[in-house]
Amino acid sequence: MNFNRAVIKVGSALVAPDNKGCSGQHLLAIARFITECQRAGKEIILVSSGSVAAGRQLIHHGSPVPSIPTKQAMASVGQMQMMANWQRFFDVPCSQLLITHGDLKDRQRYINIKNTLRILLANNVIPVVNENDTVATEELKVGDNDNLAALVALVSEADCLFILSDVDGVYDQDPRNNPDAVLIPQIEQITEAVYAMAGTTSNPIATGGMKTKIQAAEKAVENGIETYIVNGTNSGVFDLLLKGKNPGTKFIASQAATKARKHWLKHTLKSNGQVMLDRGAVQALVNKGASLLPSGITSVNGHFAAGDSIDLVNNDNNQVIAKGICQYSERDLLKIKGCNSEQIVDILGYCPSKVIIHRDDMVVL
Ligand SMILES: Nc1ncnc2c1ncn2[C@@H]1O[C@H](COP(=O)(O)OP(=O)(O)O)[C@@H](O)[C@H]1O
Ligand SMILES: N[C@@H](CCC(=O)OP(=O)(O)O)C(=O)O
Repeated sequence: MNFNRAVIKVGSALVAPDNKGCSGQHLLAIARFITECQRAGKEIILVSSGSVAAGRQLIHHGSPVPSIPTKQAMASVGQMQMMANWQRFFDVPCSQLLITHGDLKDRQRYINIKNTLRILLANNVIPVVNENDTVATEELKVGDNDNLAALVALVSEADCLFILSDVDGVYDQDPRNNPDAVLIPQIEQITEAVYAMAGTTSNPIATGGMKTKIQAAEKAVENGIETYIVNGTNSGVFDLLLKGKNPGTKFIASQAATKARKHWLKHTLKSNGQVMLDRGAVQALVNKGASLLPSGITSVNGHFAAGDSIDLVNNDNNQVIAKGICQYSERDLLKIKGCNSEQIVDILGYCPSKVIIHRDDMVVL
């Protein structure tokens, strides 16, 4: 398996098949796959749908298409069932992250999510992400967990995305209505023609169908994240994946994930400020691959919030030596510049991060 960190998205039909609430029928093989990946030193984040499906029978609803608040109530009760269902297949702990599009768009919350995921993975916990359906009305919604999984792959800096569904991959037409549909094993470029093949879903508990999976694949491969759509109802699929084979549809990433990310940091992100660094900090960043600590900062310029990108400037010659996503606002940095990381909490009253810019969020120019 040619990846280090993967996001695995599991569709509702796998978590709660046949409209009968949560089941272990398909999760056992998925959990075994995750455990094997972890044994091989890979890091895994789960994006799991199924809270609405899991809670469907626990909330009274007259119509086959429940109202939004009814679905939100189903999700609320179903989420507990779903998490308990996942946890019973793992010896390592699972953790729950409920997030919305609004959270991912807000820079401060974005780095909070990123920091939390980083620590969970370092502690061998399996993060299980779902949309926060209670608060996610239209303007806050990602809307479907396929696109949410792609955004989670981005924020977690994954290099692979697996979308597990109840279909073998992308067909040239919806296989449910067309017995002659042909499976497409590899997609190198996501064009209009690829979208034209994709239909929606006929499953009342699912969202999106193949179209949202292709949207997710497009977001991922653009950022160097290789993407697979495979059939999670077939346990043989996981044996093939573990052997590095493609049992479904593979979307080719145009470049490596780290390269795409460095490119994004360097060229796309606009810097909103700068910090000046002493000689020791410049050495640590350039020669030792270190994260930036507050002790090496001599002064702070510009107006920026936590989560903004800033330039790192060598005090000796005024040269910009690096760029990165700052964990603190300019106001906070002015108070903690030059101090030791251990003093941050005493000075600010809180310490969201001991480093000012994490190495993974920095590009040395
Ligand atoms: N071109 C296509 N290739 C494969 N599946 C398709 C295609 N167009 C539509 N679909 C439908 O998409 C469904 C999977 O999407 P969905 O029901 O939303 O699954 P999930 O719950 O896993 O997200 C399949 O069961 C299939 O009927
Ligand atoms: N948050 C919802 C996600 C719905 C959804 O996107 O479902 P799916 O199409 O099966 O991935 C739930 O957990 O039911």
